[in-house]
Amino acid sequence: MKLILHLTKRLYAYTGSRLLWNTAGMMLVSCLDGFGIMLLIPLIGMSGILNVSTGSTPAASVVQLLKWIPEGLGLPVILAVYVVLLLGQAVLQRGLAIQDAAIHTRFINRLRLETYRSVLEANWSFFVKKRKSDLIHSMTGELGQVTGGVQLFLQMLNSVTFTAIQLGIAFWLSARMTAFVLICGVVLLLCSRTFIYGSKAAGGRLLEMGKSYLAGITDHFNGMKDIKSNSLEEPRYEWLRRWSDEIEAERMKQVRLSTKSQLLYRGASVILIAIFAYISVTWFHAEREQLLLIIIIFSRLWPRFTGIQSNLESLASMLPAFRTLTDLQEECAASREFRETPAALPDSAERAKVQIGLECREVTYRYDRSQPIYALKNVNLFLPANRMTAVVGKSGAGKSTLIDMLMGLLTPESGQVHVDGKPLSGSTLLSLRQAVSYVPQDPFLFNATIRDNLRLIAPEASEAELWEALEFAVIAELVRRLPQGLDTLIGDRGVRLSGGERQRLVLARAILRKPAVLVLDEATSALDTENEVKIQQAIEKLKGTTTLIVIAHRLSTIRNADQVVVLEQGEVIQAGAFEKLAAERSGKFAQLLKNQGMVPDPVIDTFSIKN
Ligand SMILES: Nc1ncnc2c1ncn2[C@@H]1O[C@H](COP(=O)(O)OP(=O)(O)OP(=O)(O)O)[C@@H](O)[C@H]1O
Repeated sequence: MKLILHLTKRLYAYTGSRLLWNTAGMMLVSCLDGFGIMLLIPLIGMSGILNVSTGSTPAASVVQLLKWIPEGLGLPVILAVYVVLLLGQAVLQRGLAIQDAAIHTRFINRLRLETYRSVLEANWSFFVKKRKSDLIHSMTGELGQVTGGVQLFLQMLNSVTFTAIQLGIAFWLSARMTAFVLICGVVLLLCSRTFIYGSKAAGGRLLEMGKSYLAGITDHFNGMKDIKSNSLEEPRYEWLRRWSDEIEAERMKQVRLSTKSQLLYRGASVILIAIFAYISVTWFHAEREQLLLIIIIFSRLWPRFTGIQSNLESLASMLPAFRTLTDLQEECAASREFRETPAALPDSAERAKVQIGLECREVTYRYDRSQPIYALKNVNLFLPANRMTAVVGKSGAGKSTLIDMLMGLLTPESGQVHVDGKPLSGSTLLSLRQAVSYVPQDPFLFNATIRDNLRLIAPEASEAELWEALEFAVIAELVRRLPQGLDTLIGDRGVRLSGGERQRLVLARAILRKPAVLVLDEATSALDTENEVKIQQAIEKLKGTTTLIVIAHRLSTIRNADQVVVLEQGEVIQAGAFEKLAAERSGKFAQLLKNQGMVPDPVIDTFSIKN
């Protein structure tokens, strides 16, 4: 019930007076419908089926109105009024259907945009913890369910309004008979609570199954190469078969529940109508014409009653999706990145210049604070501005975590990151983000043209600047050779390009921004030696104007770094110039060099690189 109230509040907040106007319109439609039914009284009277002109019943008073109509014109006048009423009702209903669609679409769009904005504004730690497929499911499956739910809700609102007005008319005709029927209706509705709770629980289970399906199938398609090359087709197929069996069982359970409730509801309705007719005649000594009208009204209302009841069940099964979406919004709000500047995304901030450097002071971080496993531990480090710092270490040593920390994507558990002596938070963080370009190992490209992908980061970039960036990343020649050049579509996530080509394109995109800080996370790992050397030479030229932070496994690529930082199990175990660290023979760096075939030079008693 709380959730339905919450849904109503949101609906009102998003669509405002439209919702009220719609309800008022529905009241009018119901009144017109009621008047249409009332007109049946004089019609029945005229046909002579019943004598309705005597007594002091409400029905008889309607017949009295006929006396005002000139002799002989009664039937045409009544029929004309009837036609006008029903036509008016049809026109109004069309308008209401359009309004309903407008309310519904506006609500879903607002909910979609609000959810997306709150997700965009969440910090990186939120994404580290969340399953990507769950977020996709929220933005697709759950939103879809809420869409259906809101449609049902509006239908139900209309049914409730219609029912209330018709009940009012029935009350006017006979309060006692209507009260009796109403009590029966309420008793039925209370009995159906078990079914409503059952539907809600079933909705929750189906939602979880939908999430697991999306997560599984996304994994399968992402890992199709592994599946094919390792002959894993059968186990994967088996997973989907098991999932299909489970969903079938769950779905059948849900259908059995809802059809059982409908069966019981309909059965009870029929019995109640029979009892009602019997009691009306024998106990209440109902006037025949009133009984006839009330039976007409209720025979039309019962389908609405059952409709409301089944709508409630369907709405209950959609509520878990609405709850998940509102929970997601709350979770995102709790993990909001820029609290000081509500609704401000980084692109509104001024760019940081980074003139002194970046610094970690006693930085410690754990991904899971309930475990004593440190991704970074007491890291003290200074990265001078406009110099190249290389971060090395074994896999899992904490290199990517350190970079995420320096870019302000992660917040230290203790300690602080500073930019030019200022703590990295609030406006400093916003302006640093503007100044950083990040090139990951597995770069992200949109399914768009090369030009669109480049302009994503620098929408104002001129044609000449685009080509300059492509030249820098040693990919201009390849783009020139493509029949459509910059307008070539590069496919989903850039799959029409090789790994190395994608890396170079993303590097060009990063350069286009003219960043103050360029972060390269294994950014040239997929390149051949020739292209890697060319890119190294280009990056070399950025020294003096750009702060470069490079993660590299291939140590030959960081020979020209001004500073090398060696990480092990989250701790900085060595830091200094390449040659100096190479000369510390018992040090970790020397060992890493040795592992890569970079051997000591006995003549000058230091390490030299043979390859
Ligand atoms: N999202 C995460 N959740 C939990 N633990 C994580 C997460 N990401 C990294 N870790 C853990 O933190 C530690 C440091 O990981 P990090 O990715 O920084 O290492 P790395 O040196 O960059 O490794 P690689 O060279 O393999 O990329 C590892 O022990 C890793 O298991």
